[in-house]
Amino acid sequence: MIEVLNFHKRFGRHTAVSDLSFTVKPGELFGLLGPNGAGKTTTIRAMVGLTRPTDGVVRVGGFDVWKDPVRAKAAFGFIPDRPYLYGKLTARELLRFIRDLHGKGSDHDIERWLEFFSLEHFANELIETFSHGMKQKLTIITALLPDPPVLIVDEPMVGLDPRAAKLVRELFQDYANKGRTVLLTTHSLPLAEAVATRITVLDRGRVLGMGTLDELRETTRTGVGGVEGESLERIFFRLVEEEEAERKRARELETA
Ligand SMILES: Nc1ncnc2c1ncn2[C@@H]1O[C@H](COP(=O)(O)OP(=O)(O)OP(=O)(O)O)[C@@H](O)[C@H]1O
Repeated sequence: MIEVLNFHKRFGRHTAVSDLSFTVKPGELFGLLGPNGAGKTTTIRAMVGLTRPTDGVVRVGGFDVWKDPVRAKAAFGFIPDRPYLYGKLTARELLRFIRDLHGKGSDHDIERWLEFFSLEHFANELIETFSHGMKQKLTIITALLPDPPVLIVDEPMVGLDPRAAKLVRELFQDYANKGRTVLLTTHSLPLAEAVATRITVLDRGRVLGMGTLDELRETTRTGVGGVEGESLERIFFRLVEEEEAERKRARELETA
């Protein structure tokens, strides 16, 4: 379970996220979408204990990430948008280290994951020799090896080849189907449309729309030219373009 309650984040005078609230329950795969600078990574960083909220509460697995960080962090696996790994370890050494740190997972699990991502022949190579995609696969394994109840994922597909991207997409779906909680940000609208059970569209730190795909279709069905049955791409652009038009009108009124 992930709970974000009235989350605000300001950097100096700039508001990155404003009054964001949502809950992701076990079994859900929640997609956090939005244009560049919308506040997605800022929200994720608050969830994983890397950015302190200016206001509001973020709980993961029932634990306040800032008041009870150790228990909160034991409840989730985090896949950041860029892999941060120890280059001087081999893949197998890193995975054994992660296993020992969490006290979860076995040698058998490590070998199974390496094979799943076709990394078994590179397991004794230093990570610094890995390609970006191989590092990304290894990062995904480090998050999944302890089998956490919550998975938090920032832009998972960058650098993955089409086969690996398909594997990862199915992996996240299976994870949620097993009753775990998954939150992911992505710029890939087809990916979000394929896997997310619920979606939030952010722009400039504010929520433009939240709900299932059907609910978003409902809220964006605006009279003539309604979008019934249309793709997430159309819904996304409609929400973002309406917001942009609204801002333009407000600016014109100010200068009138
Ligand atoms: N450490 C920081 N200091 C100052 N401003 C920041 C900082 N981190 C983020 N911001 C600002 O907060 C806003 C939201 O940034 P964020 O990285 O959360 O967006 P995003 O939705 O993840 O974007 P992208 O899709 O480009 O990754 C942006 O205006 C960004 O400039």
